[in-house]
Order: sequence, then C-alpha cells, then structure tokens
Amino acid sequence: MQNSAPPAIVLEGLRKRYAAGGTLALDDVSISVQPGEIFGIVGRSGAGKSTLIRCVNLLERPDSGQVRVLGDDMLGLDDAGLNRARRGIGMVFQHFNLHSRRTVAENIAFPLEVAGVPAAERRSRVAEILPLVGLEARANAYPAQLSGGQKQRVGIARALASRPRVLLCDEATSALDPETTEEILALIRDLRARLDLTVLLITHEMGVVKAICDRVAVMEAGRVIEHGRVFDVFTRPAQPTTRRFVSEVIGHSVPAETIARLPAPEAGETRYLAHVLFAGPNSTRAVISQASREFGVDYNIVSGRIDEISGEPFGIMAVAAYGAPAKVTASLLWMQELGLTVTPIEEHA
Ligand SMILES: Nc1ncnc2c1ncn2[C@@H]1O[C@H](COP(=O)(O)OP(=O)(O)OP(=O)(O)O)[C@@H](O)[C@H]1O
Repeated sequence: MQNSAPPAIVLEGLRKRYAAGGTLALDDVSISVQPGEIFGIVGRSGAGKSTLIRCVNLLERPDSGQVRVLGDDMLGLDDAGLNRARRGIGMVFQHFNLHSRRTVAENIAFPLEVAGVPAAERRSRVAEILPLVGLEARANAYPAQLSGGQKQRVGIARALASRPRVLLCDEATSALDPETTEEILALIRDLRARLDLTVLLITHEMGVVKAICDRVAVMEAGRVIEHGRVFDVFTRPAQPTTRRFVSEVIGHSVPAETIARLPAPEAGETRYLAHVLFAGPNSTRAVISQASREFGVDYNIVSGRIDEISGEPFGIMAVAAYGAPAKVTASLLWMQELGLTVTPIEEHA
C-alpha cells in the first residue's frame, strides 16, 4: 500500500495536554497515512488513541503540531473551510451514536441534512449507500430493532454519506462480539477497496490490527513507541509493550495440563517455556536443532503452527528449553539475533 502519492493524513509533532500540570495525552506524535491504506493505532486505555484520532478532524485541537488531511492544513482553516474539510472525513464510533427516534434511512441522511443537502438528493444518496452496507431491507427500521452489527453498519453508512475519502474508526468493533467484529472488519476492508478510502482506526485489540491493517503504530503514554508494516511488527516486535500485544493474538498460553505433562528440569538445570516466532525462509526446525547442538540445550517442541498476516505466512512454536540457565539464555539470545522472536510463556496462565 506504500506509494509515492502524497499522504492522505499527516500528523506531525502533536502535543496535547488537557489540564495545566496534567500529563501529556499526546507527546510529540507524528504519523503519516498513505492513500488507500488501513492504518491502525493500538494501545492500552489512556495511551492517547482517542485524543489522536480526534485531532484528525479537529474534534480535539492539539496544543501544537500540524494536521494535514487530503492536502488541507486543518489548523489553518476558517469555520467554513473546516466544515468542508470535515465532509471529506467520515467517522465511525464505538457506541454507534445513532438517533433512536430516527429510522436507519434518516440516521444515514442526518449529516446531509445538517449540510443542507436537498431532500431528493439525500434520498438518492441513502438509496445508494444502503446496499453497500447490506441494509437495503432495513431502511425503515429503528435502531432498537437492529442487532449491534446492523447498528454499526448504519454508523458506517452515515459516515459515508458525504462521500468522504478518509474514514476514521474509533474502536468501531469494541462493542461487538467476535463474529460480528469479523463481519464489520470485512465490510470496512471491502469499502476501502470499493470506495478508494483511506482508513485510520484506533483499537485496543491487536486482533483487529492483524485482521485488516496494513500498517500499525503502537502508543503508550501519549507517544508512538513503535510503528511499521503489520507483518513486521508482529514478527519482529521491538518493544516489550508491543511484544505483549502481539502475544495476545499469536501466542496463546499453553494449557496447564500440557505444561504439567512436561518433564521437570533436572538438578542444576532450568526449564524455560517460550513462543518462537519466525518469518521468511528460516526453518525453525533447523534453528532449534542447531541451538540444541551448539548450546547443549534440549528443546522440547510443545506445539507449532503456521499463521498468516495479509497473505504472508509465519510460523509459531511453543518450546520448552532444558539446560543450564546460562546456556538456555544464550541459545534464546542467539535465536533472537537470527531474527526470530522469542516471547516467554507464563507457566501459570
Ligand atoms: N476530555 C478530557 N479531559 C481530561 N483528560 C482527558 C480527556 N480525554 C482524555 N484525557 C486523558 O488523556 C489521556 C489519553 O486519553 P485517551 O482517551 O486519548 O486515551 P485512549 O488510548 O483513547 O484510552 P481509552 O481507550 O480509554 O479512551 C488519559 O490520561 C486521559 O485520562
């Protein structure tokens, strides 16, 4: 998705402090999103994600820094300019934010009504959007009659009403069950391709990033601590926080019964359980047997599987290493130097 076109969104050196003397919600944050890209921002609660995404359409104003969207210098626009620019930026919310007394069609038409679009044009635009989100049959339903997934489809349709080129998704699937989450993510991916959208999303779930993002930035305490192609960040996370996020998705804990069946370490030895993740042509099996030979460490392979991100495969193994503590450590460091990612497995998880 990288290309030479100017970025659709550029955030540069953003700082934001809500209260004098309070902590920085954004501390020198810079990201740039290419046209057509799905860019994810992931972080724990309080990391600054909402503040950041709300700075894109200036629902929140940064104290300093630059915000450029589709070529507009957002902070330099007057009210009329800002209204125009905002029509090019749709936003989808976690809790849908629908009007309960308006039908699906009326909810979708709402932003057009606010923008003064004539009724006939509103109707034809709504008729155009409903099939895009699979809601043709529910035009006259009220939000209370819809499932969570359908409500979010309305939220997405409303965000698309003014034909934006940029879609901001603020935890758009966090209120949905896993199956509905998958459906909505597939819909967003499909709409990106059909409507040529650029998507910036925030989430606390690495599963969402793995499912649809091209690139990701990881936030912590108001800063971007790591960013890159999703495949690279998943297979070679550099920061401990990123490693924890990644292990949520690809390093599920090994069942206690499995661990109980593993031999105990002998006197003077240690047993170290880890996930070993590899990408590209490296054969994990060869690495494991070489590590065994060269470091005198026994590797017991507990489980192994192949997964993929954006069509690129990678392998993940759970291993138990047995040997003298210093040798086990040295062998694992050697694997990391080869580019494999080693994450400890909690024995009590
Ligand atoms: N309106 C506000 N007034 C004061 N402080 C705020 C406000 N909004 C956010 N904050 C503070 O700014 C920091 C970043 O919050 P933000 O909501 O951007 O993080 P987040 O990563 O989106 O977390 P969450 O998922 O919980 O919303 C936090 O310390 C938060 O308490």
